[in-house]
Amino acid sequence: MLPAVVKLCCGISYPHLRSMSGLQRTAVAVISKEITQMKHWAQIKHHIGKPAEPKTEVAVSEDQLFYIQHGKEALRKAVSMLEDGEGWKLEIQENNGDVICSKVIPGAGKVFRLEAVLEASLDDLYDLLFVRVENMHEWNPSIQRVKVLKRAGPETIVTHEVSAETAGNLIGQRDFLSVRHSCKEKSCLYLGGAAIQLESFPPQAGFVRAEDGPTCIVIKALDEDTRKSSFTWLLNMDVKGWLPKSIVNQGLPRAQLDFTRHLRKRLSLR
Ligand SMILES: CC(C)CCC[C@@H](C)[C@H]1CC[C@H]2[C@@H]3CC=C4C[C@@H](O)CC[C@]4(C)[C@H]3CC[C@]12C
Repeated sequence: MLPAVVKLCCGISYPHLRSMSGLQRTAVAVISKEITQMKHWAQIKHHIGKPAEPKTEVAVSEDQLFYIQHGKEALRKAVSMLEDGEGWKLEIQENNGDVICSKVIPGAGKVFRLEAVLEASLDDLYDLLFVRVENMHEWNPSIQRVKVLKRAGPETIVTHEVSAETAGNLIGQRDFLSVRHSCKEKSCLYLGGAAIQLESFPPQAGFVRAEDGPTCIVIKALDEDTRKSSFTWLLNMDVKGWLPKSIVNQGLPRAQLDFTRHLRKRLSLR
């Protein structure tokens, strides 16, 4: 716009400029220099300001959006596996009421569903299982380490997890790289997850990297006053490595019972 206006002005003023003399000519020269400088500044501002900001913003949010989408999708798939109540086979029934069932789901293989009732509120469980996920090894000897590698908003994290050498000792130590997504509603909490691959975090020498399929924990408040919650955990894990199926199918529900036992113990300490 500015150059066009300048050109127009020049055109109109050309005959007058030719007949100008002395001071008038100097004044016109100064004004035209000012205009050129203004144009120059506008270009610099445009360069350092606008284009740089959107570029970095887009790069960050695209990356985060990918994890959020991946986590949401995993949670959605896992919850839909739980929603189909048909065809579950009883595996273990504990005296304390904990029940584990299994089901073979096309595409996912054998998955395990643990159902338990915990003496805890949604907030307590959200805090222990999501907010302070890195402290899990302090109360759960099956876990050697959980490290949050990335945060994509308040609900989604990328974690590296290492099980303890003694955990599920039938199966042996594993490490996991997962996206974990949480969704907290008034009386229900969903924790979903699935394995992901990161170039910056390839499988490490000496570790067998297991993969969490779409998996989730659904926690429902049973009673606000007594702080009781129902705890449903869909374990959908490919433990990788060379192991007979019978060993894996014994080890996984065992690991679920151990996890729940340690969680109860931690909750009783409050
Ligand atoms: C059987 C062998 C191979 C593994 C035994 C340990 C298993 C049961 C451990 C290792 C890492 C653990 C996970 C680490 C992190 C989270 C995220 C949290 O928000 C819910 C629990 C959850 C999903 C844990 C569930 C139990 C877990 C999968």
